[in-house]
Amino acid sequence: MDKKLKILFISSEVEGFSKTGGLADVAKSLPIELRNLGHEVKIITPFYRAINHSEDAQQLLNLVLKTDYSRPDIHFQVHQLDLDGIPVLTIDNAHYFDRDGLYGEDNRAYQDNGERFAFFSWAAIKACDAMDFTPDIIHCNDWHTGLVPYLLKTRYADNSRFADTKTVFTTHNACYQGIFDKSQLNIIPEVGSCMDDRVLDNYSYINYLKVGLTYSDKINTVSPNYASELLTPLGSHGMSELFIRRIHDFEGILNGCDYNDWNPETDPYIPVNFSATDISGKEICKNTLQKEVGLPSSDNPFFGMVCRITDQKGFGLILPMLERFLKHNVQVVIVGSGEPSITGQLNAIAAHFPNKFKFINIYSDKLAHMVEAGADFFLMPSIFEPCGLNQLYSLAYGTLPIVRAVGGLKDTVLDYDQDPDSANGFVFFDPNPNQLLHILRRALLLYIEHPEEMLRLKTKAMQSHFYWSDAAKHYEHLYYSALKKLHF
Ligand SMILES: Nc1ncnc2c1ncn2[C@@H]1O[C@H](COP(=O)(O)OP(=O)(O)O[C@H]2O[C@H](CO)[C@@H](O)[C@H](O)[C@H]2O)[C@@H](O)[C@H]1O
Repeated sequence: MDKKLKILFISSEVEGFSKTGGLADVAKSLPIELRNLGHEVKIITPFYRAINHSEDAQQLLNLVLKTDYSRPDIHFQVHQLDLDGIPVLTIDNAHYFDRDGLYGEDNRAYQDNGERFAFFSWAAIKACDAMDFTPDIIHCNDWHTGLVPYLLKTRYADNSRFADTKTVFTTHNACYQGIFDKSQLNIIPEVGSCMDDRVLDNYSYINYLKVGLTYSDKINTVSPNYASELLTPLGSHGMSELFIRRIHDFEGILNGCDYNDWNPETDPYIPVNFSATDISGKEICKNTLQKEVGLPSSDNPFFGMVCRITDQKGFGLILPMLERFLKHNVQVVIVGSGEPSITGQLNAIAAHFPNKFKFINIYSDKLAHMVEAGADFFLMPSIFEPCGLNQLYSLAYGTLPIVRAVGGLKDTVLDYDQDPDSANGFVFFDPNPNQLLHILRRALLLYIEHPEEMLRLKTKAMQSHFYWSDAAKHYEHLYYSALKKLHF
């Protein structure tokens, strides 16, 4: 039997403590399942001003990073919080993290994000060392942690604690690369000076995602189909050469659904619980959702959407066809916050269709759960989607996902017309508003003309399962293969 591992899981957000999107969900559920496999896991994340449960934090360490003679030392504290028995170590430095947002405010990124996450990456390694924790694996996530593998192979190369430590880097979204002027690395002077053209953009900008992908022992992304897209010029956000270069160390591992948090039988956010064997409570959830968002009570089909409001999520397809779709007897609700150019247009359309369409510009866990439970259909017409979690949550609640065949959406949703018996939703291909309108009308027609078939499909959707325990076994395998790698 392979040995049990010590794993340090580094993420810029963790569900239950801080969250802007799906990365947080993964950083909670995956460590728990890895621990359930018998591994010793610790999580490291920033201590933001908005971190939940901060009052429970116990201070563990008071540490100092020494930069160079021209700059003052950086002092920081490490606090410990608890996630289901897993230590969550938080890096606390008021200058970098005691701010209103995680990455920015008013939809504008903080100008010093490069410096903030350079500090975080360095502090995470320093904290690990100071705690006397010798990890077999350091698992990094997204650009925020991209410098960790590099620091281990340079500044910490001679530190015996990390001599046998291997790094795994997961790309949750290759569109966000963390590209910064080299000056943002001045706090770690020797790092900035020895970066080469594998990780530089236009000679002077450091690309943190490229750093992580270049210097980690193994790399992966969050679905097999997105992994294959990342190997192509069209689907790789300009990074295909790098992924191709590392093809033997690269794979796609599908995310899971956390059925403790997303379970219609136990969900505390919804008015009535229901299950695949008795779905009747879903109707009450729909009525309550209509009241909550200010739509009239109605049996018309209800289409829901919850997401960060960005181009990625398909608003370039939705906005040109939404008014045409709203001419039908339907109700639509979109919950999310993000880009003002999109939210402004959604507000304008909502003003014209007060009884049919609501745009709720908010981040709300409760509303996200209510939409998953109360809607008949869930919209995810993404332009790209590394994995997607809301389609998995929708399936669990018998809310049929309507998705574009990209990334992980293609791996998890099967189209009704393609194969009615095994289908669990609706899938379209071309990134074209008319294709989206067409598939929405197909869904609408099924709802109106074949209610018994709708019911069968909803029940079928609730039987599709994507377990984090399965994903954790794949990660375990990736960790063991990283440990077998020789130094490079
Ligand atoms: N307004 C709001 N109110 C409440 N909750 C909201 C919300 N807006 C978003 N959420 C929540 O944030 C999460 C979004 O997760 P996704 O995986 O669908 O997308 P995201 O693009 O953030 O994640 C990226 O990382 C994940 C994790 O790997 C990949 O699945 C995904 O494809 C990739 O783009 C869900 O839990 C959702 O309910």
